[in-house]
Amino acid sequence: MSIPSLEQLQALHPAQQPTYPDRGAVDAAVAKLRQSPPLVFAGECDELKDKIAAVSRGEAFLLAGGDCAETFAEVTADNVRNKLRVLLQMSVVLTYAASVPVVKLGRLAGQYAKPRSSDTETRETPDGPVTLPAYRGDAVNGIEFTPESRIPDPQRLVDVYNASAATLNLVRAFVTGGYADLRQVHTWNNDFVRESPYAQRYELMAGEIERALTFMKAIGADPDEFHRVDFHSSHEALLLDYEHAMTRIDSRTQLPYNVSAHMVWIGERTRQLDGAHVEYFRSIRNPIGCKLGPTATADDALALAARLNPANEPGRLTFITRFGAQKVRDGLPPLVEKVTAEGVQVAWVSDPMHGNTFEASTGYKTRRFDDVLDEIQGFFDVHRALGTVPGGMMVEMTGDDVTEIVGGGEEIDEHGLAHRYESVVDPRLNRVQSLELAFLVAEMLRSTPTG
Ligand SMILES: O=C[C@H](O)[C@H](O)COP(=O)(O)O
Ligand SMILES: C=C(OP(=O)(O)O)C(=O)O
Repeated sequence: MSIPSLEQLQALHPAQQPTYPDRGAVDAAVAKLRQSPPLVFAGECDELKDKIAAVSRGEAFLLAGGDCAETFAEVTADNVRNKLRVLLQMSVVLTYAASVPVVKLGRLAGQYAKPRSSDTETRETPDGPVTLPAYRGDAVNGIEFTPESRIPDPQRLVDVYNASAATLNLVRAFVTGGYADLRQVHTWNNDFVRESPYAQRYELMAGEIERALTFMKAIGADPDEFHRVDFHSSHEALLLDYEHAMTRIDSRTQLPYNVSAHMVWIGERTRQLDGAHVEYFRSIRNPIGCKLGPTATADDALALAARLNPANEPGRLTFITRFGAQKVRDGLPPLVEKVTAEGVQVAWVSDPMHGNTFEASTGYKTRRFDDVLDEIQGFFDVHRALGTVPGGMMVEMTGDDVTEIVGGGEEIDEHGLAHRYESVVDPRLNRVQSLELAFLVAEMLRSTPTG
């Protein structure tokens, strides 16, 4: 199918778009992006689609992770490496402890735009309350609470492209250039909080892996997979000016692909069946995700699948469910049951973050580690009961020792959040919490084989 024009999409009044003061400046940014080289290749997107098809059959587990919102300031070698390192560690834990291949997907190199509950933000100042446009991610405006900073600036769309290119370039270098070599399994644990029992547990596991690698090498088996990993990028394709400008026709197949990421997903707030986002996503050939929250019905899921994946192609569509720990056990089964009964091909992935956010007594937006864990457990329980496949998880995490989520082995409490709260929108698992989660999910995977 052909790509709808940007004007056609705009005529559908897409939700969650910035109100730019100067449309001419947006058109200039879009024109510049249309000339820019692709960040990913269509063939890589197809490879990821095949891997997600394996996930939906229970032959692999999808681990998606990264920041809630990337920022331009954090495009540094240390920051990208730290994030990648934890994802690699989580992946090794899941693979080794549960004997399942892991498909690795970063929420990175493009995750710069955020949907918001409110268009405005009000803060108390010495002169009384001040209301300004909400921060919508670095792709749109600045986090500083000043009128100038909060004006949407289309030049930021070009900055997203440049920041994504730099990040992806570094990630590609890390994953193919030796950093992701399994023989580095110990090195990834360097400078970890040594007292953490999960870092110690990881260290023991790394020792076992190293012995296994030495044995394999001794018997002459040293496959390429030990030295490099496949890693893919993803983000919420929210800003249609940017996503449309980054859509190209693949020279091999003459089909349209979004070349800003391997996988893109539709958020909970923009998945209206007749909306502009669904219309855009229908036209691209990448593997795509669609969030489903507690208001989604089984009929919504079926209608979305029919529209987004009319050919019922395996690996094309992933439903990323985010019900919240309290609702997942009641809310998810009707969807999975009906979608499965209709023979719809879909990979089911749990987002245990977005249904579990609350404001702490200290004013910080946070989540409880136990709720995150409980939602994933609920997700596994539902699939186990229905005989379907719990295909993976998507988490908001960082490689740094931030304090944004309460609980976990470090027992961060609501007062501890102030120690190092750095997220610009939603709270993320820190390094120790991410590793802890990986060990706990590996146990769930072991007791609920995906296949
Ligand atoms: O990450 C998801 C959303 O962008 C976020 O939860 C919305 O947050 P808000 O309710 O503070 O706008
Ligand atoms: C905004 C997000 O989630 P949701 O659309 O599920 O709220 C997100 O994953 O960044």
